[in-house]
Amino acid sequence: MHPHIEKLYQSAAKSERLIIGLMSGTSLDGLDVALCRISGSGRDTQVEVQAFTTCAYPQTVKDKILSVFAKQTVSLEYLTLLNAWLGQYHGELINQCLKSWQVEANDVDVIASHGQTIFHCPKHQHSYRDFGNATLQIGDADHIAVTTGITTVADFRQKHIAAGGEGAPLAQYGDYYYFASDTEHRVLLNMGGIANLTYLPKGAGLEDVVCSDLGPGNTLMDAYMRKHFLQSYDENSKQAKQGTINQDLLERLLAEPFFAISLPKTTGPELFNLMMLERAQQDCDTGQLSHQDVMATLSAFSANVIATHINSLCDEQTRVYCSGGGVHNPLLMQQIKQQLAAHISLHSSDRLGIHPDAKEAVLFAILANECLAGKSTNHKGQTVANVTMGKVSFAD
Ligand SMILES: Nc1ncnc2c1ncn2[C@@H]1O[C@H](COP(=O)(O)OP(=O)(O)OP(=O)(O)O)[C@@H](O)[C@H]1O
Ligand SMILES: CC(=O)N[C@H]1[C@@H]2OC[C@@H](O2)[C@@H](O)[C@@H]1O[C@H](C)C(=O)O
Repeated sequence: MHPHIEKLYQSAAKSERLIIGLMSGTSLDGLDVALCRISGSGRDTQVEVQAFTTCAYPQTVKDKILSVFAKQTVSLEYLTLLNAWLGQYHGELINQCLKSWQVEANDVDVIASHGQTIFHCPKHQHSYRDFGNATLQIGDADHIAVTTGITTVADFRQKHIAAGGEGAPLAQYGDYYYFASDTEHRVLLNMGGIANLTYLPKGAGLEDVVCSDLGPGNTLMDAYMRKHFLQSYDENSKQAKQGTINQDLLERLLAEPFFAISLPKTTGPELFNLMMLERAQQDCDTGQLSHQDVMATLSAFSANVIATHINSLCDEQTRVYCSGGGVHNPLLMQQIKQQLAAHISLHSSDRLGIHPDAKEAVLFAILANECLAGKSTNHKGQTVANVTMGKVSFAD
């Protein structure tokens, strides 16, 4: 047996594994790195997050990714180079984390790498009749494995598509394994660039779980801030709080056909971008609004989409556990709270043991754990069967 396969086999057979989960999301703020001790699998999964860091991307890195991110046309040469470079860069960031955490690479069983989504293309979002769902994440995993010396499991989304899904949200699996409850109805709400939720009715099986993207979380607000304020995001809602919600623009944004598609569905900044906003402003003649009014309206737009979906799913007492950078946006949180029905309460995912900033990185650690140690099951989820996701890259 090849020593790498033997080591992987031993990791899979252990009672607990040390897994580094990585997430670099659509907000392009940085690489989230979560060192997780995981035991069990499936509904028996136990996770202890031993360390968590967001390695903030310097502007030069953001610019590299932004030059290809969600673009219809890019230089293939640049994309090819970026794929390799980003893998190596992520590997170097992990090495820095290991050093500061004083953890030996040899003690880590595997890295679970999401990679950087550069284009997400569900069928409902493109017009090529011959093609189905597709999504592309870059940051090559062989480069991560070679740079760190740690076996890396990556590219989780392709199997989900091959098995009939849209490649997202994969939160369905981690949320069900880790957060499902027999005593309360729960919603796990993540507000990153895109907002998504997992609805876990009390005592649910995987087939009862509803998991879907909802629409924009922060992506439109971030893009608007980048363009008009030269800032990555609206820190503590400073700009949006000074504006007034414009009802005409809000209604026009809510008329986007994506919202007429039933759950589950996925989306991204390929749809929710500044071009969409410009079209909406033209259609309802609100092009002269102040930047603050636009920001207030975009925040209300995200909040309305989020709260409306939660209200329509949850007709009994339900707790919503929030994660993602949106939890740090006070106006967004206040607007959501105001619109939720009285029987629905908002909490941080911290209450269930996972820090809101770490949740998605932990999700990929859980998926890698399933890839190694999960039992084969035949549950049917909303979109696809519970498939084993991830591809394995060895260090040498
Ligand atoms: N103090 C703050 N005030 C306002 N907004 C904030 C604050 N901190 C973070 N955010 C928002 O959170 C975003 C980052 O969220 P997060 O890291 O969850 O996104 P992501 O994981 O990249 O996205 P996705 O989950 O869609 O892939 C920032 O771009 C910003 O919009
Ligand atoms: C294609 C892609 O990268 N999608 C992300 C994105 O960020 C949030 C939302 O859109 C979600 O569908 C997904 O990530 C999470 C981790 C998921 O798959 O559950």
